[in-house]
Amino acid sequence: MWRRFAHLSQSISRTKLQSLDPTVLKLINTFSSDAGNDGVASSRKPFISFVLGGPGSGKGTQCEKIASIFSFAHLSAGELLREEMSSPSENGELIRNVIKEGKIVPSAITISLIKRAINSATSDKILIDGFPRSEENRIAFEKIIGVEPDLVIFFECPEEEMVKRILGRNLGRIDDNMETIRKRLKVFEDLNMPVVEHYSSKGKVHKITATGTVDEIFERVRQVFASLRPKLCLEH
Ligand SMILES: Nc1ncnc2c1ncn2[C@@H]1O[C@H](COP(=O)(O)OP(=O)(O)O)[C@@H](O)[C@H]1O
Ligand SMILES: O=c1ccn([C@@H]2O[C@H](COP(=O)(O)OP(=O)(O)O)[C@@H](O)[C@H]2O)c(=O)[nH]1
Ligand SMILES: [Mg+2]
Repeated sequence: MWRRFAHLSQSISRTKLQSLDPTVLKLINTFSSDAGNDGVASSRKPFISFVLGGPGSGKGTQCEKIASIFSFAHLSAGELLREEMSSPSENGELIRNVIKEGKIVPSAITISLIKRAINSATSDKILIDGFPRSEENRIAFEKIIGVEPDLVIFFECPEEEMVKRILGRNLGRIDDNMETIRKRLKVFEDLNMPVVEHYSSKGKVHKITATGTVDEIFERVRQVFASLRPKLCLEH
């Protein structure tokens, strides 16, 4: 698995590792024992951008535009989980219950879906939309996948605007109702914001004001990706 980044996984402290759940630790051991030989071509060095923001902040909408203009693969963690939930998977019922409650699916499940999606992505520029959702998610991803994101986009949006957008989304999602929305907003503040703060302290976060029209917001996003173009062209 991307040997040149393997050292990163070593930098996770033992204390943090001990806080991971046993299933994640098992997954880490499995991957680290066959690093470089787990189905990810070792010559590939993906450019990874996490796209974070509260529920309804516009992550999915903006990711679609970034993907089409800047040739990124768009991997939505929520979509991957919903597909898994609707397939005859052993984890389907668990995922459904967690999503319905607005909680966070165990890292081992989400990361194995993300890993499979990265492996089959047709671009080596990857947007991971809506993940990591917690510090536990983040630490597990960095340990298992062995990389940190190159970039983090954070959509900042007032709660009342997010609620209005979700209630107008009309996709028939089991979590787009007021009771679950309230829970998701709390989980976002309590568990997801610490991830944004972590990457802010590392200078990786581009905060985007997520109010206004889709096009106005995309213009802010476009500037971030356009400024990366030389780096992306050189390396990818
Ligand atoms: N700038 C915007 N103004 C109004 N509605 C928006 C805007 N951006 C997205 N939406 C709508 O709000 C809803 C939530 O957007 P979505 O991209 O699914 O957000 P997220 O993935 O962060 O939950 C969707 O119905 C989308 O069409
Ligand atoms: O890494 C993830 C991403 C999503 N979810 C679950 O899936 C739901 C929907 O996520 P999605 O990103 O699709 O929602 P959005 O923020 O886009 O409305 C979340 O509330 C969580 O319950 C999760 O557990 N882990
Ligand atoms: Mg979304």
